[in-house]
Amino acid sequence: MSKLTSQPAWQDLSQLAATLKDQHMRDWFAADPARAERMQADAAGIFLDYSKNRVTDEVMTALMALARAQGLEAHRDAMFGGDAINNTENRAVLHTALRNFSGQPVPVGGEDVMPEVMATLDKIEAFTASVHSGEHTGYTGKRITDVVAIGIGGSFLGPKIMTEALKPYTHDAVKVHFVANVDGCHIHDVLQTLDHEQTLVVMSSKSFSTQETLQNTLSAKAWFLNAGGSQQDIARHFVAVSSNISAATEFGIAEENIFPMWDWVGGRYSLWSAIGLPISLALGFTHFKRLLEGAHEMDNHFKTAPLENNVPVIMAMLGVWYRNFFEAQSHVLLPYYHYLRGLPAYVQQLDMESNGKQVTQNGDPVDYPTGPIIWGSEGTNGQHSFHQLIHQGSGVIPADFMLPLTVPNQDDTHHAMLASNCFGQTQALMQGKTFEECYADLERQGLDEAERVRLAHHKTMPGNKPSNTLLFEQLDPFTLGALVALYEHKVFVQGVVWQLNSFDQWGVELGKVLGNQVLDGITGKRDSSEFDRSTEQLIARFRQSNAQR
Ligand SMILES: O=P(O)(O)OC[C@H]1O[C@H](O)[C@H](O)[C@@H](O)[C@@H]1O
Repeated sequence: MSKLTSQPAWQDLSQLAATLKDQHMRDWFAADPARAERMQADAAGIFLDYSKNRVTDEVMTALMALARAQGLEAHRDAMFGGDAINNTENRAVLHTALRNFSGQPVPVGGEDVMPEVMATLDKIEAFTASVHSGEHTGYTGKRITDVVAIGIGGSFLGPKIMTEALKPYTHDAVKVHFVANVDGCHIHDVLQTLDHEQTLVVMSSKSFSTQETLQNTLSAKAWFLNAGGSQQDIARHFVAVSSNISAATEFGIAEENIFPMWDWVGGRYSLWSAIGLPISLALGFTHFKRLLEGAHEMDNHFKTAPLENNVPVIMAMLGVWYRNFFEAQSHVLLPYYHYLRGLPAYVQQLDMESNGKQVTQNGDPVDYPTGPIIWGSEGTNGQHSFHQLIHQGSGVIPADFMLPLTVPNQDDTHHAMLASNCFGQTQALMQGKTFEECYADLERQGLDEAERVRLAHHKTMPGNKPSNTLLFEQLDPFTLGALVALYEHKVFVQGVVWQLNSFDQWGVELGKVLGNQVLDGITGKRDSSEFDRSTEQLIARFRQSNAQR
């Protein structure tokens, strides 16, 4: 038995789960009119209603006891304090320092990182202003009108999805295009619409060694040179964000055009660093800073609120409840806001790259399920497709519904329908529809007894399906910052409970290494017989088809 599964609170939760499995939330709501008012919390402008979960007060108490027993508060303080909690890479985990406006120092290895964080923010601000004002021009003196942001993983998803989510705040000086995939269609589609004299390329790679990003940047460089730019003009058109300054300069990026980041910023937490430069270029620095301020407000809440009222902690522990005691394999995110449609993909990287682990920090195999599959898409679209499985599938899929109460340029009719669908879905999931209710409907329709019984079985919805509802006034930059930080801390808490190192990603690293080796096989630099037979034959087929072209 591991430390986690032998905790008294774990044993309590196990027993509670067994008892509660036959109880229905519908009955809890009927018996307890104060349930909804009690099971809610607020943080940084985000309201959480978690009353539609299969929990009682006793369960919540045991969940918080489990979090405490696993040392959550000490781990949280160690993260904020700059301890090297990423113990396989011996690194601090300090994305919170990137949005630290408290004026307090944050030491790493005895040195305060805040001066360089603030200096980099100043550099982002000044560069954004000079591009927007037209002071920074292309090599022919024309204004920069388009930015191509090249990166992948955390160096792409954060900037792209935040920019998309904040569309109503877009600055009209430049249009930002994102390119991630090494599939050449992407970069070629983007570049073919652009004028090289007015295009700025922002190449974002923390390691400066990611194949996709290096290749896409080389293609952009070739495009620029072929279109008439010269080698020395590159300095006006290419900037990089990286923690590997020497590799970036070697690649040909002028040192003054490199925005630094640091090894204590994990890729999936990097949008708050200079990796967020495309966000600043797309929206203006003021909005970028508000995004950081919203995240900082959530950090303060996470640091100081009692666990019982702590929104990230509540959401994390509910996730643990379903993953470990209800065999939930996945967790669905359902933003009811078109511009927020990318959030599930963002949280997918954040959560699955962090907690997709099978050993504890000490290297011992876990004897309990860890990170769930994260998925989802915008409402209401999913209601007409995959929600079926959430309503009537055989497993439990906890859901996070989220909705801005007001939207810019509001069309009241559309927004009321959007909200009604969001709330209606959570209600349907919770209540379900009983066999008797379905039978009565069919009786009213005049069906005979046998048909009523036959069809009622199919129409019955068990309900008792858990969901959280997150509401906020508007999805402005501050609120979005808070929302993303909320999920970061949720994932952190779960990692602590499951005793994982949530900050490395060796599985992903292996993919990078093998991809490069196979490329050598394809290009003939490595003998294909070094690979397994399956891979060898795939390479052979690829080489054969391409040799014939
Ligand atoms: O920024 P880069 O070094 O190019 O890395 C880009 C991405 O690479 C890997 O796949 C990591 O798992 C991600 O966390 C990272 O964001």
